[in-house]
Amino acid sequence: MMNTIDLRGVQPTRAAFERLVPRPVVDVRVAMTVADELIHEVRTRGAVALAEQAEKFDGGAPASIRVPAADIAAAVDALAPDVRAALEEAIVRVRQATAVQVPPAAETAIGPGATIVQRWQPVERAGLYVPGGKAVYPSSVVMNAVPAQVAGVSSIALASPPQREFGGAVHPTILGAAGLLGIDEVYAMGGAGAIGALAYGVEDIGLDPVQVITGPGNIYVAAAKRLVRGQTGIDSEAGTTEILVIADDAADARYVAADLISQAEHDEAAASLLVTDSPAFADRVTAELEALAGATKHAERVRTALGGQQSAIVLVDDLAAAAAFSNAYGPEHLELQTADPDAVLALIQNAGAIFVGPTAPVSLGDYLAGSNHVLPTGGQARFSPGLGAYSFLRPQQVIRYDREALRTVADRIVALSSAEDLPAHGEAVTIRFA
Ligand SMILES: NC(=O)c1ccc[n+]([C@@H]2O[C@H](COP(=O)([O-])OP(=O)(O)OC[C@H]3O[C@@H](n4cnc5c(N)ncnc54)[C@H](O)[C@@H]3O)[C@@H](O)[C@H]2O)c1
Ligand SMILES: N[C@H](CO)Cc1c[nH]c[nH+]1
Ligand SMILES: [Zn+2]
Repeated sequence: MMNTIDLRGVQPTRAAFERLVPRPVVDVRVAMTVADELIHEVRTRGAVALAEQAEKFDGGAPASIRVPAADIAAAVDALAPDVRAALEEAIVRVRQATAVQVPPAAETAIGPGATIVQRWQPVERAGLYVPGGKAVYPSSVVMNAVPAQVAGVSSIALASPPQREFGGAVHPTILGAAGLLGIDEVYAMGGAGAIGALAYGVEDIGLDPVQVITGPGNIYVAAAKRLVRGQTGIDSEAGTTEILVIADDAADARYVAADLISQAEHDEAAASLLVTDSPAFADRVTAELEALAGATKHAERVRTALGGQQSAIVLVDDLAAAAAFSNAYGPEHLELQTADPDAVLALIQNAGAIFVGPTAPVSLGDYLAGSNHVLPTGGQARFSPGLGAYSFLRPQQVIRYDREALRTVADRIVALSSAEDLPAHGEAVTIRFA
């Protein structure tokens, strides 16, 4: 079912693996052309364009793009008790693990009368994207909103695609999750158009632009986030799901197969990779995949994702080579299912989130571990973190020098300002002592 890449005997250098690493089928740059046009339509024609896009992509426009407050309250009341309890538990756990992401202000005494304070300032207004195309993601409401609230963002707008089966309204469980978190500004809009609307605002529905847009989505959402970056901040481009499992002969092939399938379930373009030093284990996983894949609800989507170019079983010489491959790939999710996972963990540099051992599957992190499931894809884990309170915070330095402290560095400032041929800079200091 999955294609095999045999890297045994290949020198485990980053360059060698980067040449051989399969990347997701559709490049985000290809989707940028489409996304650019959709954003342009929303900027120029506002709500009319959003309604047209809803008809075209979501199968129906909402009665009102801004969701009435009463609908959010009703959705909270209508939540199934088990779903409500699970959302509440997720909120508590994510809040707990997110609290450590807000550093206290820190003061550095540079010398007598001279201090620099570093403080962490939240953005005023954030836009949260909650996907809702092939699946709906109430869990992503929690993963977006909790970090924004922990960071201290005072104004939050949430966007999620209109749902055909609910007459173009936002999915009720998404509304219920938003209501549980006290979010009352929700818009029924999806894809690139929604990202454009959050970034630039839409006057005719009273949507003010936001300073940061976060949240996962498909390739068009990721492309749109790349396009509006600069107008707004973004978290990472948390696009089409990826899972990479490093496993050896000691792992349970059934668990590994189930985990590869679980993430393939998101999207035909999802990437599921197994990297192993054991061809015999790879064969066992293949057999389990055959046994399990057909029995899942979204079997066709799963088969397409697993059989796609972006998914593979990668054979390597040893676990050090497996870690080197994974570092070159920079997966969104990395699972370590080996006899000594901590030894492999010590070799890992690049991953959105790392799941250690046989009882920490990615699905745990998707919903309830307490960690955040909005994670970088497309190799961005090599330089971007997952979503967290810090995604809504900016470090700011606050500078205080008294007169004597300024006097001690005045000559140095003059020297540097002369060296840069910017003498007015020096004079702005010396004028204070004339
Ligand atoms: N990386 C992460 O943290 C993370 C987390 C959860 C989900 N995901 C991923 O998010 C994605 C969710 O995708 P989804 O489709 O279910 O929901 P989505 O909300 O991301 O996408 C649906 C929207 O895409 C747009 N769209 C659909 N077809 C289009 C086309 N042909 N041209 C232009 N725009 C189009 C429409 O506007 C539609 O409303 C999946 O790929 C999943 O793997 C990633
Ligand atoms: N695995 C997704 C991140 O790529 C998150 C998610 C939400 N619901 C289920 N899974
Ligand atoms: Zn998932």
